[in-house]
Amino acid sequence: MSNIVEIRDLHFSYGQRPILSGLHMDFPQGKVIAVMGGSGSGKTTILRLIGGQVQPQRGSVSVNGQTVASLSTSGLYEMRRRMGMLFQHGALFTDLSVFENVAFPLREHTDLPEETIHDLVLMKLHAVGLRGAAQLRPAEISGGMARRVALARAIALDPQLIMYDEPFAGLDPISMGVTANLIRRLNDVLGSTSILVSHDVHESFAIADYVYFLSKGSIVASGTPAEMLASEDPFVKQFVHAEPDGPVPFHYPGRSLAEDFGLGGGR
Ligand SMILES: Nc1ncnc2c1ncn2[C@@H]1O[C@H](COP(=O)(O)OP(=O)(O)OP(=O)(O)O)[C@@H](O)[C@H]1O
Repeated sequence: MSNIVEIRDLHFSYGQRPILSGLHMDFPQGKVIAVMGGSGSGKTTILRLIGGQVQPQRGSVSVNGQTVASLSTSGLYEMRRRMGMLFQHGALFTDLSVFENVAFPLREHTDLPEETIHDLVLMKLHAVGLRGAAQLRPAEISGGMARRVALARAIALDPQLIMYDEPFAGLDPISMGVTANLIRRLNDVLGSTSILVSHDVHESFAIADYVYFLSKGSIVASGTPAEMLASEDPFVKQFVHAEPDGPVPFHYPGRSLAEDFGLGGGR
């Protein structure tokens, strides 16, 4: 099975601050791969490295066998054209209709005639169950519907790779389930590969083929959802079972209780 994206011995820092170290990850064709971890663990940074928005200091990211950091500006543009991206809080253009939001990437990246754009947009909206909402404005639809419009927009160009950054954030449980099922279904219908950045265990495990757990910029565990559920790794257990304390401590590091309250032998 070929990998659409490969990450090899990747190290990345923002200035002097190390964010990712020694990452090795595979994203095989046709799969949904979840990248999970707590806030600030570097998940979004991985998506930015794959999209070529930032470059690693060491190691490499390759997409379709091409090293992203070595692409020219036009090569990068060409690569991104084959990627769909659902950004965190996937904002829609508020002054455009639902239809125009989905048409936007088609108008931006293709010279297709208006009738073709019309049909493609309605097909994408149909796929997310919102063909009937085409003429509404973002302010007239619910948060869950807006996320589905953003999804339709992300797949407008039939991307080979779709990256989702926290697609479940802020959704009610029903909309979460609907969004998760759509992510899986669209991946399979389009024959794409999906990378799902999330900290929502339930929804991610329901649709992912493979899961990477990231902590402090390193992969601490990886495997199928079933393997992760059965894992004895303390970090995975804490994350999967939402335990408040474990390898990720509840308390921000600081002075001891005794010191702060002037108890015992403290000053
Ligand atoms: N442009 C930037 N310059 C400097 N530091 C940054 C920049 N972007 C992100 N960081 C820092 O890099 C670390 C990793 O950020 P990243 O957004 O990749 O984490 P994340 O796992 O996606 O977190 P979250 O789930 O909260 O979005 C964080 O500590 C963040 O503060």
